[in-house]
Amino acid sequence: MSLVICKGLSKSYGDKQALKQVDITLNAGSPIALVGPNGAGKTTLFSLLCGYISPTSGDVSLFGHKPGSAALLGRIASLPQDAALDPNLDIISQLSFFATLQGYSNKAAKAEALRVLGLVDLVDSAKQKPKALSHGMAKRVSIAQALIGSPELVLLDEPTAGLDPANAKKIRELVKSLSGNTTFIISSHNLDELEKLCDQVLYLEHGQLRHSVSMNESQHEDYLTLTMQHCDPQALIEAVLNLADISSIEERQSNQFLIKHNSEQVYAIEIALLNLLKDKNWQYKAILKGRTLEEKLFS
Ligand SMILES: Nc1ncnc2c1ncn2[C@@H]1O[C@H](COP(=O)(O)OP(=O)(O)OP(=O)(O)O)[C@@H](O)[C@H]1O
Repeated sequence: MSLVICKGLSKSYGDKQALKQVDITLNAGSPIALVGPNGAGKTTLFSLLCGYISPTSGDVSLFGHKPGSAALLGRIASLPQDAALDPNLDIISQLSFFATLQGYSNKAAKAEALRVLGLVDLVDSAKQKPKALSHGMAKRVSIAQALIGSPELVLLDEPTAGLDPANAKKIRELVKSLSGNTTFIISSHNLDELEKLCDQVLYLEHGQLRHSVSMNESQHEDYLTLTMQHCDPQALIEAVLNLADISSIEERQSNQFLIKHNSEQVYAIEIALLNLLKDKNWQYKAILKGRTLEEKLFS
């Protein structure tokens, strides 16, 4: 059964149409990214999936049930963008309270609270109040809250926004490690991060679903993305065009080149490219099969 099905999903706030006729079918598995510019409708889509708001028209179902229905209790959870912790309660009390709302006994709720704090590496902060936590720690506590009861679907709205690289990495690693049993839908503006984490990317713009991109497709594309340490772009372009089976090469950003080829044997192209770089003593930073997520979404 599909995890999420949206059919003709639209949402208006007064005369502002935030989502327009969105059709999405998502299956359980690797993390799914939701991207789009500010105001594209990402939070509105999350709020509809969680049942916080109702659609103006169209249908949405999760595991075959309407959002907010009792059958979904404990199966889905979300970290809203502006999630706030209660300043008056210590962390373990807050998380235990949320576990009791899911039906845990007091004792089991405390054990579950400690388990999820362990997942975000914050057991030592269990007795602290939110004001003693850094922004990154507070975000990790909110993520822990979303993981209570091991839900099958977790929606994370900008989970790493404003976090330092070390905290952001911890969150990425956690998402990766839990992805076998839980499907995450992650909204973020950080394309590099999503590229590392997600297999499928949904791109919303002006309330419409513009693209649904599978990251795995890259292996079947006729592209290589070459990033150089530094180089003479014109010399590189001329030399690459002289290799066999190259259709085009363009510098898309400083030191980053998109190479299109027409060979069935991508390894042959990669080897020819590496030999060229070795012969010329040109230092490269990375060769990526296919195109970057940014290229897929915006070119
Ligand atoms: N409660 C509301 N009342 C009126 N308009 C709203 C409301 N919530 C959102 N909007 C509008 O709907 C559109 C979509 O907003 P939404 O918050 O879903 O976008 P977003 O993609 O999450 O943006 P961001 O990346 O800035 O978080 C925006 O134009 C926003 O101003």
